[in-house]
Amino acid sequence: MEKTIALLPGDGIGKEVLKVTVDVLKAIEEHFHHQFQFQYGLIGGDAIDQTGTPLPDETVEICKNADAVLLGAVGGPKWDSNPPALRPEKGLLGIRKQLDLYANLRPIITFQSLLDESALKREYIDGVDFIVVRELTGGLYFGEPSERITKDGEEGAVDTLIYKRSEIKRIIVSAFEMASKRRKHVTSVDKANVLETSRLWREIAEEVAKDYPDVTLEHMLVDNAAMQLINAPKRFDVIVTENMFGDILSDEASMITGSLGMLPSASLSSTGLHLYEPVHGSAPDIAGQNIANPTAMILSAAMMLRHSFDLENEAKVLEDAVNQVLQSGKRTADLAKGGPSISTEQLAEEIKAIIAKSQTVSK
Ligand SMILES: NC(=O)c1ccc[n+]([C@@H]2O[C@H](COP(=O)([O-])OP(=O)(O)OC[C@H]3O[C@@H](n4cnc5c(N)ncnc54)[C@H](O)[C@@H]3O)[C@@H](O)[C@H]2O)c1
Ligand SMILES: CC(C)[C@H](C(=O)O)[C@@H](O)C(=O)O
Ligand SMILES: [Mg+2]
Repeated sequence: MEKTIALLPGDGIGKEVLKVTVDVLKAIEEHFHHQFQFQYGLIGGDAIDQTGTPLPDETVEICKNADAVLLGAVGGPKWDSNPPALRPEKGLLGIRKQLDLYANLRPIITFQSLLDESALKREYIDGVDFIVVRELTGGLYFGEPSERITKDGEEGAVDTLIYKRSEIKRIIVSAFEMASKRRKHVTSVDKANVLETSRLWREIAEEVAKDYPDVTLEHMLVDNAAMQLINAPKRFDVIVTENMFGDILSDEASMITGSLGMLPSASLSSTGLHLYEPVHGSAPDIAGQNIANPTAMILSAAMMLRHSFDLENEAKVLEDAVNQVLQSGKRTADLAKGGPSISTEQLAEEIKAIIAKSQTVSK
């Protein structure tokens, strides 16, 4: 199979985890006789430094001409004092908007070999398998105005939480579609006791539910959801929620698996061009040390193989390889609890070695 993959490394550990993920993909390419063309693009702080903007037009073009996009992470203290339009995060929001990546899927699955590494008790998390469907191109992140204002003669600031009916409907439909292929349970998370956008969200969720009689819909307030993720994570199948709630809840949920470095994601659009990115950020505190956990990025690449290229077997081989390394007890520092650890590159080497020994199944 011939595919073009746009690579946007970004900043900090984004560069490190994407680099080793490309090596792993090259191992898949070689072992399964595919041809992957890699096209690099600038985004985030890196792009600001080199071009003066966090999302150069050329990067958007590279993405649009590719079959899928892999993104590392953006941001860092170097750019923290930049004005809003020149923050690295603007590049990330820009690419999400320009490619209309409205559905961000963040699967939370516990690994048997990491049950004791989680912040939660083994019996609470053994068998956790749910997915956060986060709305990614609306809400507070994109609402206007978002600026400094004067209120009652004082300096203030305003952000706007705004959703159109169509934006809510399409993400809720995505969640129901997903649930109908899973355990048929949707938890719609909102703050309907306070927010009008949440009350509209709830109304639309009820309307969409009528088209899916086999799927159970429950509504849950976001504060309760934050608690239930810790108290009873196994109760969830598909969680659907707006942009910011999804951002916060998914970082919280990562601790069920043991580390933020374990969570992959897929950002899907209706155009068929999708972007795959780890849930974590550029982690300036550990950048440049070759100690970041590349699993989230590697598993994001597995999601790409499955969703964008229909390479189910290759995706499984990659996921099994990650599992086998974990089972062997080898851990990056985030999971090693102060014990012996391996580097970002060593983990990728272990995965490559397993891929090389895997069975080739021709499609
Ligand atoms: N998708 C993205 O590009 C993205 C996501 C989140 C944050 N950010 C940006 O990243 C920068 C840092 O943000 P932050 O520190 O709040 O969040 P972060 O996700 O970068 O890091 C949070 C904590 O988790 C650890 N961590 C994260 N990923 C890890 C990995 N793969 N392996 C081991 N440890 C890992 C970090 O060391 C840090 O202690 C900010 O500029 C923020 O805007 C970008
Ligand atoms: C960096 C930031 C804008 C981003 C978000 O909030 O969407 C990040 O936290 C994420 O989860 O991808
Ligand atoms: Mg986040």
